[in-house]
Parts: sequence; C-alpha cells; structure tokens
Amino acid sequence: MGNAESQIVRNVDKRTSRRDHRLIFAAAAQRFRTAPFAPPLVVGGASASSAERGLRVCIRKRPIFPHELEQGEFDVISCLATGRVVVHDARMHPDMTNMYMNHYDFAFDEALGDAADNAAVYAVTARDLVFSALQGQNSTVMMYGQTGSGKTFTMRSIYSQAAEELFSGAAGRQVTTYFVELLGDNCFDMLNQGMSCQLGTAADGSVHPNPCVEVPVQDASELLALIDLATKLRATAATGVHDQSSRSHAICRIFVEGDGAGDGEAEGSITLVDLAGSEHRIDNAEHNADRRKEGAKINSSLAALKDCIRATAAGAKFVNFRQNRLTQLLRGCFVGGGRHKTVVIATVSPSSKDTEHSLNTLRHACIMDGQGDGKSAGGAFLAEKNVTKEVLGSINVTQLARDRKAKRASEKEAGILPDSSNTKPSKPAHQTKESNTSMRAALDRKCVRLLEPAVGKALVEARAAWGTLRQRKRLTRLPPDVVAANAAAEAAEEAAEAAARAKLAAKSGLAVSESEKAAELLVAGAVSESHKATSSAASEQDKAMELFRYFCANGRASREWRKNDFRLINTFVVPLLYGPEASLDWAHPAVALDELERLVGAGADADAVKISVSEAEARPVVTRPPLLPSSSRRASSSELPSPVGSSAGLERLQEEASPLAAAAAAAGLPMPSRPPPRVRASTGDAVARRPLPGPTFTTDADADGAIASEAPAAAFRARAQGVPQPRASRSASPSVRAGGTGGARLQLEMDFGQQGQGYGPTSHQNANRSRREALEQARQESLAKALTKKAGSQTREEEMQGLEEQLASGQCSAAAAVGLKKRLQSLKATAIREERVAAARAAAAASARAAAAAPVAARVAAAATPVGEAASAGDQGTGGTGAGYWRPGTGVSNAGSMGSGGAAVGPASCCGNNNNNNNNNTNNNGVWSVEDAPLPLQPLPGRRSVAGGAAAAPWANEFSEAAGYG
Ligand SMILES: Nc1ncnc2c1ncn2[C@@H]1O[C@H](COP(=O)(O)OP(=O)(O)OP(=O)(O)O)[C@@H](O)[C@H]1O
Repeated sequence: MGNAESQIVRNVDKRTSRRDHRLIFAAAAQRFRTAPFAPPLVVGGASASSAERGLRVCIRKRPIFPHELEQGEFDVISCLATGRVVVHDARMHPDMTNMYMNHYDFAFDEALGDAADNAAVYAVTARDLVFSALQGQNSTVMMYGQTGSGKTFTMRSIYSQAAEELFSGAAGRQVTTYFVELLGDNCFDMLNQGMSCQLGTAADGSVHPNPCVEVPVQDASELLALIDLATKLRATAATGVHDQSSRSHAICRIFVEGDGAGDGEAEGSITLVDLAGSEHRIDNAEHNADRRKEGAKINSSLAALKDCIRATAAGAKFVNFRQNRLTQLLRGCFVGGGRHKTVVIATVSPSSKDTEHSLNTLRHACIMDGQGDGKSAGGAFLAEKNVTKEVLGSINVTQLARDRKAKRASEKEAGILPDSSNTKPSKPAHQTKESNTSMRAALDRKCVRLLEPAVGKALVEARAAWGTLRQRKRLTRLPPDVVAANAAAEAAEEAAEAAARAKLAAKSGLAVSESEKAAELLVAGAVSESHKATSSAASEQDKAMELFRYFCANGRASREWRKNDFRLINTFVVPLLYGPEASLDWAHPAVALDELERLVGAGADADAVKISVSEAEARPVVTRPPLLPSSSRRASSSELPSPVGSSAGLERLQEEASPLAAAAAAAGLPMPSRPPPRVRASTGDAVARRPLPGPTFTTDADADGAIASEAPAAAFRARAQGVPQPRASRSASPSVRAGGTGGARLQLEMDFGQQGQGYGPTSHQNANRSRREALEQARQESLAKALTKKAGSQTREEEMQGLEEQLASGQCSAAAAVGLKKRLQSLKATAIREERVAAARAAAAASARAAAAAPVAARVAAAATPVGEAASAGDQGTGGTGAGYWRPGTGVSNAGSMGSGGAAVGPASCCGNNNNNNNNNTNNNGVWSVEDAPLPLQPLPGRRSVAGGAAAAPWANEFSEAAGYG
C-alpha cells in the first residue's frame, strides 16, 4: 500500500480519474452514440401532457470547447432525437482499479444536441410563444442551467429571432418593452440606468416592476438595441468558470398591443428570462465572500423557482410564488392555469468535469417537468431507476505507474514542464460590473450615445414619462374570471330584456314567436350562469363595502387591518367613490391606512362620493387601478378634487357638513341626526370634541383662532390673495387630513360612535392613549378587587401573608400580580421603617435617661451651648447631649460643619449643613432623617456629645478622614 505506484493511482479525485482514463470512458460513450441501447423501462412521465400544463422543458447541450479537450475532458452527454438525454457518468470503484459507467437516462419534450444551431433551438422552443404573444396571450421563455453552459448565448439568439418575428407579425401594432435585472433581493431597471425599482401587483394579480421605464419600439433593430444596452449594464463577473458570468436574473418583457379582434383590449406579452447560473461548490472555490453570498442568493431564488414550477407541474392548488421576487415576477407561469405558456430551456455542459452539475441540472429539469413527485418517490425514481450500469474492466495499475514514470522521465530529459492541467487556475478578477449605480450611469450614458438617434430619443422620452398610460392600463386589467363574469352579466341582462319584450308582446295579444320563447328559456340559463360567475366577485364586493363602512364608522385603530382588507377596498370601493385614478398601496397596510384616511377626507368635494353603496352594489364589477407609479400616485393624489378647491366646493362642503358624512352616506352608514359640524380654526392637531358624533373640521389657524364656520372660506380667500397661511403642525399619524396643494388644509376628525358615548379614537395616538388608559383602569380595578378580597380588618402581617399566598398560588392575573407585589413591597417597607423608628426612639429614650443621671454642672454647661453651634441631634431640652449617629460603612456622621445648622429636629436627626458626601438621604433642607436612611443608624461609640462647630468636633474629623471623606 505504501508504495509510490499505488499512491499515484489512488490519490486522485473523480475529475482526475476521468481524465486519466478518458480513452476508455470516451470510447464507452461513443459506443452508446453509435448503437444506443433501449432506455430503462421507467423514464420520464410527466403527470399531465405539456399542452395541458402549458409548460415544456427542453434541453440544449453546448459543444465541448477545444480547450476542454486539450485539458483531457471528453463529451459525456448524448442527445437523441426522441427527446432522450443520456449522461455518461464515468466512475471508478473505490479500489480505484475497476472502471464502470453509469448511463443516466432522461426524457424531455426536446433534446437539442451540439449539432442543433440557434435557429433550430428557436424553432422548437420560442417560436410558438412569439405567435401566442401576437394573439394576445402571455408566455415565458426561461434559460436555466449551470454557469457557463450557454444560457446567455442561447438567449441572445432568441432575442434577435423573436424580435424579427414579432415585428413581422405585429403589423403596425404598438410594441413596448421593459428590461429589469434581479440582483439578490433587488430589482433594477436596466433601461433607466440600472435604477432600483419596486414591484407592483396589477388588478389581475400579475406582477410588474413599477414604476419602470417601458419604451415603445418601432422595429426589431430598435428593440435589439435596447436589449443590448440593458445586457451591457447587467451585472457580470469573472468566475472560476468563465469571465463574463451573469450574476443576476435578466427579465425582458415585450408587450404587443391587442390586434383589435375580440375585445380589442387583449395585450400579449412574451417574457424572456435569462437566469443567473446555478453554482456548484467547485465553481466558486475561488470566489470572495461577496461572490459567495451572491451565489447563495442566486441558488436560493432558483430553488424558489424550481419549487413553484414543480408545484405547478404537480397540479398543486397553492403555489407559493410570493417567496421570492423572481417567482413574483414570473407569477403567470405558475398560476396561469395552462393559459400562460412557459418553455424552460435547460442548458448543459458536455464536459466530463461538469458531469455532476449536468446531472443536477437535468434532475431539476425533470422535477420542473413534473416527472415523479419531487423529493419523495420521484427523487428515488430519478436517482436509481433510470440508470444503466456498464462495467468497463480494470486498469493495470503497475503498467500505468510504469508508463507515467517513463513519461515523466522523458519529459524531464526534454526539459518539458509538468502538465499544467492540474495547476491551480489564477484568481479571477472579481466583479467587473456590479449594481453600482454611478458606474452603471456612466456606462449607460456611453451606451445611449451610441444608440440610433430615434431609439435614443424614444428611450429618453420613456424615461421622462415614467409610468406610461399603457402601464397604468395594464395594472388595472381585470382578472379573466371577472371579465367573464361581466360578460355573463351583460348577456343575462340582454336576455332578460328580450324576455320582457316577448312577454309584452304576448300580453298585447300578439303571437309569441318561437324565437322569443327560446329567448325566455335563454334567460334562465344565462342568469344562472352569470349568477355563478359573479357570485365570487359579488361576495368580495360585499365584503369590501362592509370593510369600508367599518373603517368609516370606527376609524383606523378599530381593528387590525390586513392587506387583503385594503386589496378589497382598493378593488371595489376606491375606484367607485374616488375615481379610477385613486388607489391604495394595499400591499403596505400602514401606508394604505394613511391613504384611505386621506381619500375619505379628500372625497368631500368629489362627485363620486355621491354614488350610493346600493348603486355600487348593483354593479357587478368595479374597475380600479391597484398601484400607480409613485410619481403618478403623487400626481393622482394631487389631482384629487380638493375639498375646498373652489367656492362652489366650499359652499357644498359647508352644506353637506363633511366629506366623511358624504362618504358615510355613500357607504350607507346610519347617520344619527346631529347639529351642523363646527369648523374651528386651530394651530395644531388639537381638535374640538363635540358632544354628538360626527366629523369635526379644523383648518389652519386664523389669527384670532376663533371658532367659525367661515374659517375654511377665509383661509381659502386669504390664500387666493397670496396671504401666507400658517401651516398646521403635522403629527406622525394625523387624524384624517385632507386638502391639496391649493386648498385649505382640513383636518377631519371622524367619529361615527353611538350618540352619547362621546368620541372614539380618531387617530392611532388617541387610540393608543385610550387603550393605555383602559388597561391602567383594568389593572387598578383588578388590584382593588384582589385587595378587597382579604384586606378588610386584617393586620399588616395577615395582609402580607395573604398577599404572599395569593401570589404563590399564581391564580391572579398578570396585572393584579404586579399590583399585589407593589402592595406587598410597600407593606414590608412600612414595617421596616416602623421597626427602625421604634429602635431609634428606644435609643433616644435610653440616652435621655443617661443624661438625666449626669452631673448637673455638665448639664448646665451643655445647656449654655448656643443653639445653632452645637446643633447636634438629641433632645432639645437636654441641649446637645443627644447621641451622635453614624451609618456604618458610609463614612457619614452627624458631625462636620454641623455648627452652621439650626436646631436639632428630634431624635436621631441631624440638621444644618451636613457635610456627608452621600446625599442620598438628605432632603432639600439638607436634613436627613431616620425614616429615609436605608441602613440602621448606630450610636457613635465612645462619643456622646459635641460642642461647638466643625472645630469642636475632632472625632468627627478623625472619622471622616478614616472613612476617606476628609
Ligand atoms: N451552443 C453554443 N455554441 C457555441 N458556443 C457556446 C454555446 N453555448 C455557449 N457557448 C459559449 O460558452 C461561453 C459561456 O456561455 P454563456 O455566457 O452563454 O454561459 P451562461 O450559461 O450564460 O453562463 P452564466 O450563467 O455564468 O452567465 C460563451 O463564451 C459562449 O460563447
């Protein structure tokens, strides 16, 4: 074992052993290609046909590169015309002498070998989808595979061929495109200098980058120029595999205007996704920490994508596409229900060094294709049952070692350096391009200058008009089931009208024609169909109305609002009451709450508010723009009719009492009769409380702050005349606030509480305050209840014992437990205090008795000491004979500069300028008392009296020095 020959053989990894015996392994692979054996019995077998699922999985193998052959690699992948892909996995037994080959069989919709050129690949993958887009459908082509396997290469060819075909079929229809990059968790708009952008969800659930630059293009060359610009800006880096590795997912979506046939609104789209390469541990061996993190994020987003595709392929009811931005953007692929066509092109590298990676890619492609059931049975099926093992014999170790030795010797003689194939590759230059916006901006400027003038102009204009009309329209597009419900409702209406006409004719004695009879029959059918179709939309509408009513009636703090609540309100109520331009950012409840409050306030002057809920409910479907670009959202909010934007508006405002009243009326709220609202000028957020429910208006302050219904008008007139108006201070979360840039600022406080109950919370601060108050009250009540249970005429000890028992039982509420503990502590503290006072009193009495027994002369002398000089503690009547006290360990005495103090104030008290350095127990008068002292006071040993001031207290100075207070 220890000889050099066996070490040469044994001490190699899989890749090296493949290279070492490549002739044997390559010959076995070639044998298969010339005479392929039959596949194992169970291969492939997606659960449903690809047409049903709307998903096709194709494989493309890139050619093996000359440099790979030079390095001793060989081709390990065979693609057969039937869609069969076989990976020849060259292996050595653990004894490293016996060789065998595992032939892994896979079956896919298409298997494109290295002989297939780009045109062939396009023809069998993307061409159909381009035609679908031209017919108003949505489709996606995505490239998936190992880094360096040819994804970008293939996608580039698809870009150009798709662009050509799209324009040849578009026939004058408008084509627009956007191009974004997903890098980690961030989305960047590649047609807008790589600026960051958010994702927005349209009414039909589709997800789009929003706002983002969408450029109209006139021909294929313009489209390709823009795609080229975007791909140049895309983040790439040199990796261990190749020096232009894509580090991000590139998503190019091309929209084609509807052709006017059918409903004329259908806009087709094709999404071309070039995913970042999945990475193997070996690929990133040379990566730095950032690259590895990046790789981890890439792999996690790819894992999410695979999960979603697999769930879709398995026909799962729920696909968790929200887990990742990539899957959000590609939502259509998973929830399109077969209407959205998807083609996954999995690219593989044929090199023997990439065998494991290619196997991995193909296994995942199988899973995406719905073959087997993912991790459970399917995993085993993919790993074991599709393998054919071919034994390739054993190597002659001794002969091999001799050959190598001889080769090395001859190379040495010839002065040839050792084989460089095993030498470590040089470290790649990390991150050549990244999401550094300044760098990208510079590159973008350079690339834009190189564009054709027409394309450059279109791009610049698109950047200026951020969030085009088409984008907005797209975001308001209704889901197909709602569109179907609408159509069914219309058909039902028409049928009902026809039936009514037939009845009228029958009554008037005219013979009912057969066709009219048929119309009657139709009505029943159409109505029931439409009823079925609209029932789900109607129930959502009802819920939305109910939620809106609840919001108007109870305010924002009344419940925990969810995204779905706002989604419903946004879909069904907002467009109806505030017009199609208004919308809520329902994905962010906190923002949506503010927006809803603002809208409810701003609706004062909106005629739309007058539409009653009954009217609204009569409408089966309401269109809405769910999310407008922030710029347009800003624009749209400023475009909202200002409540006092005109004198007519003002009058109406005053007449109608409040926008919220109008909104409430529109929402069908029961409005109690109430006095006209008071409009009060104020300077801040404080809002007058009225005894009756109803909205309160406050406007910017008038000079005198008078309460007047004229205030908004005055403020408005003043503004109109250019008189500067003070601004109302803005609270973090204002009560309902309304007013555009030109209108008077209104703060609307909403309260539709029951009459006599006062006002409910109108902002979340108020709500928090009242919640805190209620909690505190509950706590106190609970405490009082707990205390009254046993307190009665108990002694302190009994009470303390009772409290301890109660706490130990653990049966009281948390609030009560806190109160009980406090009570227990205060009782204990009182007990300790009383003990100390009693002890001090006893000590004072004892000293008084001792003083009484002292010689009269001493008492007289002591009595002669001026009060204020020897202001020591003790019985005043005994004149400075009281015992001095000190607190052990604190260095505190009642001596020092006591002379400057006043009269003694009772037993064991020290007054005057107490120069102890510990002020904890001194009160404001410089007096500290026994009650305040945490430590028991002890008589100062051996010193009973003091005379005079500081100078007359040598023991005190000694003590102070000793204690470090000198
Ligand atoms: N079918 C092919 N024919 C010829 N060359 C190819 C083919 N596929 C890929 N290549 C070449 O392989 C190299 C790597 O390809 P490409 O950049 O497309 O890989 P990739 O999968 O996109 O990698 P990454 O995910 O790291 O970006 C390129 O130089 C490309 O020209």
